[in-house]
Amino acid sequence: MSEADQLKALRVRIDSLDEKILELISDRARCAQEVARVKMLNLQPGETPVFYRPEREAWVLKHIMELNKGPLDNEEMARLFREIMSSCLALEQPLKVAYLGPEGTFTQAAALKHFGASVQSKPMAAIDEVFREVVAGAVNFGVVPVENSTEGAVSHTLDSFLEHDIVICGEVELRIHHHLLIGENTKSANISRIYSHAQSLAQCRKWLDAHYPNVERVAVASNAEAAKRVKSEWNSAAIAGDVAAQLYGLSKLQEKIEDRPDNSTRFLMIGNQEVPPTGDDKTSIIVSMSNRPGALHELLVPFHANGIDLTRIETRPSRSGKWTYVFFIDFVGHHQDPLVKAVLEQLSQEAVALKVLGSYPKAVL
Ligand SMILES: C=C(O[C@@H]1C=C(C(=O)O)C=C[C@H]1O)C(=O)O
Repeated sequence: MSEADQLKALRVRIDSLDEKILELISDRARCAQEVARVKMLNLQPGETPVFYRPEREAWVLKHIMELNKGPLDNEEMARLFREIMSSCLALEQPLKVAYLGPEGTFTQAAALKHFGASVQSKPMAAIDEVFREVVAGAVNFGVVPVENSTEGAVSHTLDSFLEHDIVICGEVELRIHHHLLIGENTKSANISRIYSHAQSLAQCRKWLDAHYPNVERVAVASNAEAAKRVKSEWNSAAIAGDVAAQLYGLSKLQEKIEDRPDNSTRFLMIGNQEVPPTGDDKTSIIVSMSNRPGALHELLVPFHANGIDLTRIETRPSRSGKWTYVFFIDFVGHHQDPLVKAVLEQLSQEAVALKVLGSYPKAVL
């Protein structure tokens, strides 16, 4: 058979498979509409329907990854299903999600990775504004960065948890690649300023020291903001990611300039909705202990005694007295698990204050 004939035959097969996929996706979408109808039918008076179910979505993605036999890899396949679910959920209820903007930030990329592209996303100018938007009920969820593998905690986010009553509903991790970007009127030899967010400048510190030791580094509100400035400003460069580069039409002078190749950021989904256990969950709590010898030891003993895996512990000033602290602790398990319940009960006896920020499925994607 000639190449043209072979391609023709294969394309006939692809067309017929696409038609089947189309039919199946439409069937699935109709099922989701039916789910919405059932959820509305069984509402108690005064109750609002819960359309978005993160625990169910996590299960669906994991199930697909378990069944997948290739040639597409698990992540790629889950990404496709992520988008199908996002479209199905939008038929039930289009989710409104606030994120740390402006458009083009890594937080926006994290929001899309977690919820899919069918959400209505709303950029906010500051982390605290994302929290306030969720508390006010103007959006269903918010997305904020919480820690970076190179630079550590995002303290604005931790501090906002002290000020707002909010539930953590999910987490997502994003590999962060930074590029040195310039506009069309800038020549590399003439760069006199480099703009970026302070975290991004810190994540590229060694590279900047080696390549632009004498160029002024200017911290701005976000790396998308840096990209926006550089578009209209001569002889300056921005450090930002792919989305911002595309959005503002900048070219890459150098790709992947982050000091650590595994540079990643973890983001949290915040809302008002408690998430039921999936069997593969994490819990975040805030604890404050009285300032006495052995307090930190007492805080950690119940975790060790019950074999609970701590994934993170962070200290912040408590804001209620000088040199007093609160601990942000993440651990594996759900607050409804009997073992976790026992730990939390033990802790609440030792602690001055204890607040469960939320239990949520471990990041799937
Ligand atoms: C269909 C449902 O509603 C939403 C859509 C889902 C989907 O498309 O699979 C999964 C969970 C919910 O976010 C459901 O609750 O099962």
